Amino acid sequence: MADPMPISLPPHHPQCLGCGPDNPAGLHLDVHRHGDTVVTDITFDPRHRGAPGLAHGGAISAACDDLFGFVLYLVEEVAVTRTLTVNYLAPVPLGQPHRITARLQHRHGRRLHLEATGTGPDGLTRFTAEALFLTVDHNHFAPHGADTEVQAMFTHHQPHDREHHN
Ligand SMILES: CCCCC/C=C\C/C=C\C/C=C\C/C=C\CCCC(=O)SCCNC(=O)CCNC(=O)[C@H](O)C(C)(C)COP(=O)(O)OP(=O)(O)OC[C@H]1O[C@@H](n2cnc3c(N)ncnc32)[C@H](O)[C@@H]1OP(=O)(O)O
Repeated sequence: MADPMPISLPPHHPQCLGCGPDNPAGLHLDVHRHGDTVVTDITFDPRHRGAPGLAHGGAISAACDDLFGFVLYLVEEVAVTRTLTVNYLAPVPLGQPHRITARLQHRHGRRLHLEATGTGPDGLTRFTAEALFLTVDHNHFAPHGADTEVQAMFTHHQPHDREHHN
């Protein structure tokens, strides 16, 4: 069967550490939906260095966490990370694109069980991740003054308007 047409997904907000285009310290993830998965291609660079020549585990973890945040566009509910586990299977070299693919594995009430895989251009899967996100309502963000901003992520998200062919 042919791959589903990728659909570009909007950043969570301009300053998001994972995907915000205006965050100078951000990873600047560019994320697409492919059917029931979300996908990003990330090339870690010297800003993300852990051991010499290799990506820092925290940078890899941040990329996975933020990509899981894009699965929420498919679920159409707001949720936050309760647990995140990264399995570092092999060192991730800087300067090589790695494709991270994430999806909802299953849902049980408020519990969203998510899974991701990170694979290099040589086809080697160098890390996987699993997360438990718990759904929350917008009031979760109210004490921090961000409830309307989070609500806007829902309101303005119209993935079919952003469909393109690549
Ligand atoms: C249209 C789409 C729009 C998309 C919007 C996208 C994103 C919006 C969200 C985020 C904001 C925007 C930008 C960033 C986006 C993405 C970045 C990635 C996401 C993050 O980076 S986000 C930051 C880090 N994150 C936190 O800042 C959370 C801090 N934390 C808390 O705020 C609380 O901890 C909370 C609210 C999570 C839960 O608190 P709570 O009181 O509501 O819930 P409680 O503890 O009662 O658990 C409820 C039920 O889950 C069961 N349960 C709990 N733990 C379990 C475990 N480990 N295993 C199995 N079951 C478990 C319990 O047993 C119970 O089960 P039961 O209901 O059956 O009793």
